Amino acid sequence: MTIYFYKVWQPYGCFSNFSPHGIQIQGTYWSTVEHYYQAQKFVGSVDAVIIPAIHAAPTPEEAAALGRCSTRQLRPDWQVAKTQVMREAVLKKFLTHADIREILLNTGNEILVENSPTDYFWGCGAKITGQNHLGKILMSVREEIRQSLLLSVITADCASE
Ligand SMILES: Nc1nc(O)c(N)c(N[C@@H]2O[C@H](COP(=O)(O)O)[C@@H](O)[C@H]2O)n1
Repeated sequence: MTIYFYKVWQPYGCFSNFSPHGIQIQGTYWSTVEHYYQAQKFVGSVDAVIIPAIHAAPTPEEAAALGRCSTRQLRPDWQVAKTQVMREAVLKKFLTHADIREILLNTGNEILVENSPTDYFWGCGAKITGQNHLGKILMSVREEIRQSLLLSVITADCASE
């Protein structure tokens, strides 16, 4: 059964980048993955002055609105870099917060889909034909965490023999 998620208050809302789960990356604390992701759009760009405002935005919706302003210049490599930026932040989120890590692991091998009606890159879009990159990242993070947990069990078993 495919698991669809989108808004924070809906089922599996903790999979949304807007969920209130902070992350620390390179010494800086970000209140949500969305804050971090939106700020990374401007690293090294002429509009990097906006980064502190995105960082301080009171809500992820406000961080997203600042990052989506079409008159600002994105970093030149953004289209290439954005998927890796997102994966790093999503992995950090689920490594940091044990409660939502359990929810992610408990989805087993189900397909995860961001059910955004408008986003055909990160989500599936209204026609369900989108690329679902956020869902794919979550499934790959789930697998990475599962493998590292398995490895730590095997290592502990070997150490106790
Ligand atoms: N508008 C909106 N509301 C939400 O609750 C969402 N989860 C999303 N999706 C997220 O928007 C981000 C993409 O932003 P850009 O279009 O690249 O600026 C990404 O985090 C999606 O997961 N959107």
